[in-house]
Amino acid sequence: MILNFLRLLKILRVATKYGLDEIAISGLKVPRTAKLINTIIFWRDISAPRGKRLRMALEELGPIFVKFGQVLSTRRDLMPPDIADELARLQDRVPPFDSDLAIAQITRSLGSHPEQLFASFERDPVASASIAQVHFAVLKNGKEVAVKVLRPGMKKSIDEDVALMHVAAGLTERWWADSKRLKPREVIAEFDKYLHDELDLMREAANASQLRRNFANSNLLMVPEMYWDFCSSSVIVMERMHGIPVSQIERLAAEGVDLKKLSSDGVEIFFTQVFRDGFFHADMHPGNILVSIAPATFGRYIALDFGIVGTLNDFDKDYLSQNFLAFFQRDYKRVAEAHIESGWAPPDTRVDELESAVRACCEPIFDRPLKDISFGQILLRLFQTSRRFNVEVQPQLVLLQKTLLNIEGLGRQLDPNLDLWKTAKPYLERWMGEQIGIKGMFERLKAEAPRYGHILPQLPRLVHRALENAQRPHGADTELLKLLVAEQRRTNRMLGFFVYFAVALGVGLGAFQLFLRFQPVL
Ligand SMILES: Nc1ncnc2c1ncn2[C@@H]1O[C@H](COP(=O)(O)OP(=O)(O)OP(=O)(O)O)[C@@H](O)[C@H]1O
Repeated sequence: MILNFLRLLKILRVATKYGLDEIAISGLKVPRTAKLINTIIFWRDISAPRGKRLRMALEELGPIFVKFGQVLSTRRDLMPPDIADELARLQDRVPPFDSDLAIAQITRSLGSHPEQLFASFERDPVASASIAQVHFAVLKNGKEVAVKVLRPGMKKSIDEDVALMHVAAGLTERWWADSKRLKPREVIAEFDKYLHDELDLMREAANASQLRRNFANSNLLMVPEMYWDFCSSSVIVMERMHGIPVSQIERLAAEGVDLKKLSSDGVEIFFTQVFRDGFFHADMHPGNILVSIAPATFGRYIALDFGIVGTLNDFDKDYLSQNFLAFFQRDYKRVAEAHIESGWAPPDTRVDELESAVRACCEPIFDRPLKDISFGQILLRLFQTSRRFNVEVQPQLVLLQKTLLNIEGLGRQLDPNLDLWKTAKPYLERWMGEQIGIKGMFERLKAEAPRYGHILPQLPRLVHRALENAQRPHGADTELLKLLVAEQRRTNRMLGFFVYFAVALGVGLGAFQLFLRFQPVL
């Protein structure tokens, strides 16, 4: 309790020091005299831009706040660009934790000392971040592995800091009316969930395993295998991957990797994850991507770090493909209609108003060559516009938009002439075709077939019961039900007629045959 209080005091002290109290996200300008008074009374200099001050404050408050800033920087639909840009510069500058602590964590989680578990274990970590660090090791069967170990004591400090963030968000929302637009409580709740997901390494291992299965037959992407016997929620052991970080473009070129192909492969992998699997790696920063130069897998991407993944359902995929296709045909009316039809925008939204708002924000983007158009930017503008029309942007789509920006950035670094639209269009069209065309109907029927097998035998009984119930007059639907009963009676009569007819025909034919057989006798 006292510790919490002291931490809260520290947060307030840092916030005052960097003048966070006067960060006017709504665009409110603080008068110069007020700044001067602030400087004299609190002995602080708040002349630096607001984004920079916010970034420095978060760095001073420690790794959890740094992480918070990094996550906030991806919410460009909420944050003004100057703040988002500055927060995107936040780096995890945490020293590695003591190797003895890592060894103790492994021993506690896996039940044996690394010396017993592995043939060899590298004490010095290969990488260290705010949540976990990675050590290389070799299994007793000779396989090279990477061991990811959760930073000890993380859960407690996260819980404490996030609890304070919840309090701060509640107070901000109550006392600063304008902050409601930024949804501080919602943002903190999302961050809380995100951190707790990252704290469970088993979840990360499961994500990796799913992605590996999805790309098992692909020669575009490799995902490390998880060694489940050595995995727990605070330690995971996976296949060690070898490759060149994708950011080292000159090295890749010197090795003879085709950068143009690499660039379009990246886009293809992303759209396959989105439209085929509805399951995508959502932490695609260059540090998590390697490129293999081993002869057997030359030029293939290697993905690492599966803490954040996004999942999309058919509804999300429809939303994306419809909007992108309409966008590229500059059919803003269709974009507006799609929002209303799908229930994203409230039903009383005026199509023409939404259409003209979308046109106003997107037309400038199209005023440049296709190869320079950013899909991520389009989505972002769309989210910002639709928010004004009370459209709740779903977190998975925000995650997708952020990943799309990463993929585009990466792709254009590798090939400045990358035409994203050319690579993406077939995916969107295939998806739409599968959803709308005859093939789509057939596919869906096929998917539903096992369920029909279960329902069909029960159908006559269900219909009969429904119709019987319907005969008991209750409610306004009785007219329709009467019609159904009449229809069933008519069908019964027809069936009866056919049965009588068939029997009569059978009896008639039998009699005729008898007559033929006994005719000579007669
Ligand atoms: N399977 C692996 N094979 C080879 N190297 C690995 C493997 N897994 C992780 N690494 C190395 O460890 C680094 C950090 O791994 P990872 O990104 O999973 O950790 P993290 O704690 O989530 O880091 P960050 O938050 O900075 O992304 C990678 O950039 C890579 O250098």
